Amino acid sequence: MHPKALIDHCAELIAQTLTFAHPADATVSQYCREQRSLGSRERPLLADAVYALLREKPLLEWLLKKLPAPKALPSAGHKAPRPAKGAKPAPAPSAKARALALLALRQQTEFLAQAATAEELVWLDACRALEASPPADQPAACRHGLPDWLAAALQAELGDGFDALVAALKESAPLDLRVNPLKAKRAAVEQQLQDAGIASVPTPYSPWGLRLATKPALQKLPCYLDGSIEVQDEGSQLLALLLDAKRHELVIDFCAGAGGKTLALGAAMRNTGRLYAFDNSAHRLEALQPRLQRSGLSNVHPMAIAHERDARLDRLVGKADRVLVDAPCSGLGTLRRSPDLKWRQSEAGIAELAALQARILESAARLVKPGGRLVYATCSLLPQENEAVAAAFSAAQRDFVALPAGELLQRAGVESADRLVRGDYLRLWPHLHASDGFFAAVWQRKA
Ligand SMILES: C[S@@+](CC[C@H](N)C(=O)[O-])C[C@H]1O[C@@H](n2cnc3c(N)ncnc32)[C@H](O)[C@@H]1O
Repeated sequence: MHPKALIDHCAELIAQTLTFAHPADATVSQYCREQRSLGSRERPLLADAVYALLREKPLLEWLLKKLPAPKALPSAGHKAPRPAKGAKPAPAPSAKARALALLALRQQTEFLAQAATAEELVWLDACRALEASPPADQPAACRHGLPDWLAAALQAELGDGFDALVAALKESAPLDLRVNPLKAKRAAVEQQLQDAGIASVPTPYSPWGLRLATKPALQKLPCYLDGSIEVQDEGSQLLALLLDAKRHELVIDFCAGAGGKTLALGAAMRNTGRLYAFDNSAHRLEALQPRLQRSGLSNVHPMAIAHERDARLDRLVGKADRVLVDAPCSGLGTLRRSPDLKWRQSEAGIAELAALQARILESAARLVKPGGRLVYATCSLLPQENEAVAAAFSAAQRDFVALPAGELLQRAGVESADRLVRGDYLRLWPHLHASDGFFAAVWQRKA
């Protein structure tokens, strides 16, 4: 496709993304499905434009305000892209969306030389110069790329560490794998990957993990097809290690979703006992099925529940050896992968989530038997969804005693576990641990 047509698609896709009606990855996939003239060669550029915009939105909007784009846009001497047969025509993008697309792709000079007009190229040079030497009154958001409410919350949380977090959030997340101990040993999988031309190293903390330097397609590799590996961030692996599910136990993954942690728990139980995978989304649980088949696990029982107080849970009250609550959360610990989340969340939304998290935790706790273990986890960076929920639970539930996550992880074979905790809580940060941001609190029910 000619770059002049492709930049129009970038602009239209950016306009659709900025409505924040759907997650950015879903918007990109949907757009590429609808626009059948877009092939695999065009998609990476479209995704680059969208993700650069989401990461740097305040800076790009500030540049556009300071240096308005040339007026002749968008019909600057080129024709709208012709749709493939049967495909929808690309709508004419707005001038603002086109300017944002050009700015989002400002590093891709070869592409822009063909996609942009002569006036736009001059304007882009001026934008680059302003970006390189910004005035002293440039808003701080241009540097950190966060909405003000979130920047203030993270600054309060991290103090001097805030800048390091901002730098880490601009990097792309590594690709981590969890080796399924039922099927293979980590060193053997590392060698298989090496033989397939894929370099990996053991993850620093999780004894199950391998970290890849690149992002190769894995789906056709024998070790993927036979269930020896799953894609899973090291932080998620550590949550499963914290629950420390054992053979023959009754274990509940209360918010199992597509089952990333369920699979790790089932393997830790050596495919024995009973592992219930609950979720209020039957659709998400369905995605667990093919993964279960590859994993070789037969001890997992997925069950869609209506809500956290579903009456079908009553028969399990006081029965479970271990319960994991991987709670629905803002997901702000995954901003490297999903930068749109920072624009789709709000302070009011966080307060609603915290109330839901408390309700789910309270209900799930009923299922823990005397002497059993309860883990509450999120992939949020914010104390409202983390320490505050855990502290309120501890204060209200005198039957549960908090346990130190660091010691438990060390006992589960995690090296340098003391680096992963703040007080009794697990607290993972992208800038400190190269994983997604995670929180976990652990309790034992009094015997
Ligand atoms: C953080 S995600 C779980 C991710 C999953 N554990 C994994 O490792 O892939 C949170 C899940 O909670 C589910 N959820 C939301 N509200 C719930 C409720 N009231 N009861 C049970 N699950 C709920 C969501 O559908 C979502 O799948």
